[in-house]
Amino acid sequence: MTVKREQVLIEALPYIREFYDSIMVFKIGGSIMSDTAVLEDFIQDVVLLRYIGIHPIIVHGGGPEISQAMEKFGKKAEFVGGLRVTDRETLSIARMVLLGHINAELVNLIGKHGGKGIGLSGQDGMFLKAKKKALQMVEGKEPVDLGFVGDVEKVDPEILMIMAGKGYIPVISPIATDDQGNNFNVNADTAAGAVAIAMRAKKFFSITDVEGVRMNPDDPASVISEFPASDFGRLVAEGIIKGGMIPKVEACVSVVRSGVEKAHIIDGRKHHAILLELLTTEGIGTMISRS
Ligand SMILES: Nc1ncnc2c1ncn2[C@@H]1O[C@H](COP(=O)(O)OP(=O)(O)O)[C@@H](O)[C@H]1O
Ligand SMILES: CC(=O)N[C@@H](CCC(=O)OP(=O)(O)O)C(=O)O
Repeated sequence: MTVKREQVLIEALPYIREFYDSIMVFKIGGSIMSDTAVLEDFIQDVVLLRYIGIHPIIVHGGGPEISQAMEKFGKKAEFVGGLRVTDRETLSIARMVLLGHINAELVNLIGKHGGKGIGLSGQDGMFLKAKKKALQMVEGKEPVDLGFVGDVEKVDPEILMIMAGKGYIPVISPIATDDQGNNFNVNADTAAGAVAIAMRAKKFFSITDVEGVRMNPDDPASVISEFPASDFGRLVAEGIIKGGMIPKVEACVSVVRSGVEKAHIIDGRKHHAILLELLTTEGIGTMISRS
């Protein structure tokens, strides 16, 4: 049976009412950014949400592009526990790629689709403060110094409130700062989670290149549709959640424990994934719940 267009629109009404005037944070992963069609699809969804009265905030990653740029500079990317080992030169490369390229491109696309994007990093108004991350523990090995990788200490919501209140869609690069003007490379999911908490977002989305959290990392059919935050430690210990999925789920766990209603990991390769998740009865991806 085909669903009539008016039926689809009417089905969206209760959701539009529920979400009107609320803040939502969308983290978009570098894993899906190389596909321009996917990116345009995501930006169109976000602009549409703004026009129906939701205040979207985008935090973007760019891991694969940073690694490619490092290679061009003759450097080899290295990750420990899903985080990039970041020396001074790598930090410059990350800033160049994140702020100079990806952020500008996203802001541009928002404009192209009729929205008002505004690019920011943690340096702007020093709104995202971090401190150097402690040594990273690795089982059976010496602890690793990740270099200029930051742990978020504080998010000042003022600048984001002003922008969102005026109808802008903030686009945030995960580069943070400290009081001395040192910069830190922060995992984009971690930064996005901290922003969602500070902004008291209604929802948090991490948009990536898999259908959700898989029970068997190699089997797309094994996606877990929902699990409680308390399962996180076990899923990591059992080796089910690995690599880049660790900071992603960790961010979801911290946002739901800090009062954000729902955290979702969804597949950005699926057409209009956000609209489907938000405005229809079709739940997609993995939802992490508080308990
Ligand atoms: N249990 C799991 N379920 C799904 N993906 C997983 C799991 N454990 C590890 N992964 C990996 O995490 C990746 C997503 O993290 P990442 O590559 O950092 O994406 P992004 O750039 O979108 O942040 C997936 O492509 C997959 O390879
Ligand atoms: C400390 C750390 O690992 N920072 C990340 C920041 C970008 C990011 O998180 O990008 P994705 O969302 O595409 O993974 C990095 O350098 O890759």
